[in-house]
Amino acid sequence: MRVTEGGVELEVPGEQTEGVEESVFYNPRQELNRDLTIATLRAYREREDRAETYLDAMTASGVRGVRAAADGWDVTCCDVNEEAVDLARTNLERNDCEARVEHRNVNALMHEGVFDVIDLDPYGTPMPFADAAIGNCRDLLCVTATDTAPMCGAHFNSGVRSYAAVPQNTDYHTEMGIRILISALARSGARFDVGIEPIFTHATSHYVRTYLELEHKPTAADAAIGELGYIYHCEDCLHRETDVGMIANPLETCPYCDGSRLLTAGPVWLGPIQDTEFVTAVRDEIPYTFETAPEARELCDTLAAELEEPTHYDQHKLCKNWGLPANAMDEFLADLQASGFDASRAHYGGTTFKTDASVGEIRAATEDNLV
Ligand SMILES: C[S@@+](CC[C@H](N)C(=O)[O-])C[C@H]1O[C@@H](n2cnc3c(N)ncnc32)[C@H](O)[C@@H]1O
Ligand SMILES: [Zn+2]
Repeated sequence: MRVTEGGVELEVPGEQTEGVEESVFYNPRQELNRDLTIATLRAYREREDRAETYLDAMTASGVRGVRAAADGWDVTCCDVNEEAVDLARTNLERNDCEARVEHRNVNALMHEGVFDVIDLDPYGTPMPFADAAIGNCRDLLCVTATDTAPMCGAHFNSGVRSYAAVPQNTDYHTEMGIRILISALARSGARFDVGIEPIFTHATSHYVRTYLELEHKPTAADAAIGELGYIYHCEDCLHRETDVGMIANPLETCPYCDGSRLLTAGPVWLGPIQDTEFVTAVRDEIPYTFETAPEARELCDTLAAELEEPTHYDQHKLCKNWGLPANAMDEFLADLQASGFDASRAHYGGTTFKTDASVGEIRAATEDNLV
């Protein structure tokens, strides 16, 4: 079947069933991810004009490589699957795009040479590729992780194995996934004296995507390790607090409800997950010709306004816990702000928000209007 995406045309084996394309080599549900990747590459090149080479490390149909090559990047596409490699070659030709195409295990390829930008887009966890990628990427590492259940703590042992950290299943599970993933990448980087700085990160229920700017310097690696720490979370009242450092000091009882059902997660990344100015630049690089433009732009707007707090709340879950009805989000956030707290919506869902207020402070600031 034939697919058009971001101005390029692809041939992918598979069929359209009820209007939905189905192919092992092309996932239409990842179009938002790819549109944002192209916008990020554009914004990044505006900022760092030395960035030229792009490795589409797991190319499948070649779609990322084709789109990047059409944008002027010096592209290498790689896949371990022979059929994928043939398909990528065909799709590059179809669009008159030039790129190197490698039929390799990309870990071996990455150890042989340096790329300015590396894009890891595997099935499941990216961690088996993290060391080779961080050691051999000069500027920007783009990472997708689709193993949301392990990262969020829902498949606990798998999460511990992949990320060498303790994830916990909380009401902010997708953000737990983001912070577990970035923590593991920061620790991979540190082994090579490379510091990471997340400049753009987003999550959906199906995957996490983060873009890390790398700095090859021991002090930068130290700075990244300095952003790691622990989250202590009360399962009864949803109170949470964080502690920077590599040694955990778990709470024994909850300071808000006195309960003892406390979870400790970590080491997680507690630092910023966006560079707000960069997110705005990405937004401005999304043309309306991209199929997902309205959604992608709205996502960037929400991300740019999202507070830097390490966890978010879900208004409906808090209100349910308090036995009170939820009111409109704007009114709820306005009440928090009127009480002197910072508050913003969050991109994790329509009822999610961030604030510097504690659970007790949130309730005191909002409950008069929860009727
Ligand atoms: C999720 S797909 C990639 C999708 C593609 N990037 C896109 O945007 O449509 C994952 C691809 O990784 C490839 N892959 C898995 N292990 C690999 C390895 N060690 N080296 C290179 N490619 C690998 C698979 O063959 C598969 O084509
Ligand atoms: Zn509590």
